[in-house]
Amino acid sequence: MKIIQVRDKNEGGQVGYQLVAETLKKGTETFGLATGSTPISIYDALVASDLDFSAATSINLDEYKGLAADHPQSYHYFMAQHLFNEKPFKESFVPDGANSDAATEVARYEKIVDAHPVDLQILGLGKNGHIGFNEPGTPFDSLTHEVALTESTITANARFFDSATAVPRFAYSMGIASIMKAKQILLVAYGAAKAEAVQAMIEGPVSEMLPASVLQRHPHVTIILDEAAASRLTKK
Ligand SMILES: N[C@@H]1[C@@H](O)[C@H](O)[C@@H](COP(=O)(O)O)O[C@@H]1O
Repeated sequence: MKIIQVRDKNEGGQVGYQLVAETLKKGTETFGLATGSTPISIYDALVASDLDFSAATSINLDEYKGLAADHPQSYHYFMAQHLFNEKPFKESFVPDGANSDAATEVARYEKIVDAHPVDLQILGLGKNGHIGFNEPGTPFDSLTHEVALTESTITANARFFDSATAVPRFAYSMGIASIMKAKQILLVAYGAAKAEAVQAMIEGPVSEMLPASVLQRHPHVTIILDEAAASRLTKK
């Protein structure tokens, strides 16, 4: 794991942007993309750049079940607002939250994941160590699946909704095995609220109870942290 400590989100956005730019120049075809507040500064830097993604493919990690693509809190909508409207890709895939039939949706999406091996996967980190919507306890060999969100994640994400009761209880997420297939992974975390999960991810045992700890087993991971997120690391 290569750890890069940055001053703030802006510097993190620049570092993330550089990595995306380098891999795009090397001929990267498929980017795995994440939502949440953390990757926004990377997307802002991409939007401000002259990079051209019209020959690249994007695959998003997850989507709330029950939210259609035009719902303002859906991850489809988020991606359009923060990246795709300005930087269209050749093709972009996000799980279909409007499909209430989990069996067909997870099978459809896993086929897409399988057909488009990810070159660079961007990840945020949940306070409980989740990646995508893979909550603690998710098997490391999981593929795309339906997730029952934990109270911790519902509470953390309630800030984007009118109230916690408006947060969907279920989501579709790429699995941990799907994420680990990426050739390269960039995980980003900011703020003291992530410090405990960051410490466990990097220094703790590899455990399904802390999904991001699986990244210790991946050969090509870069982690961008600000000072607060790195504050509990014992080896600096
Ligand atoms: N499904 C997303 C994750 O992909 C994201 O990493 C996490 C952290 O979000 P934030 O970056 O806003 O802290 O939130 C959500 O649960």
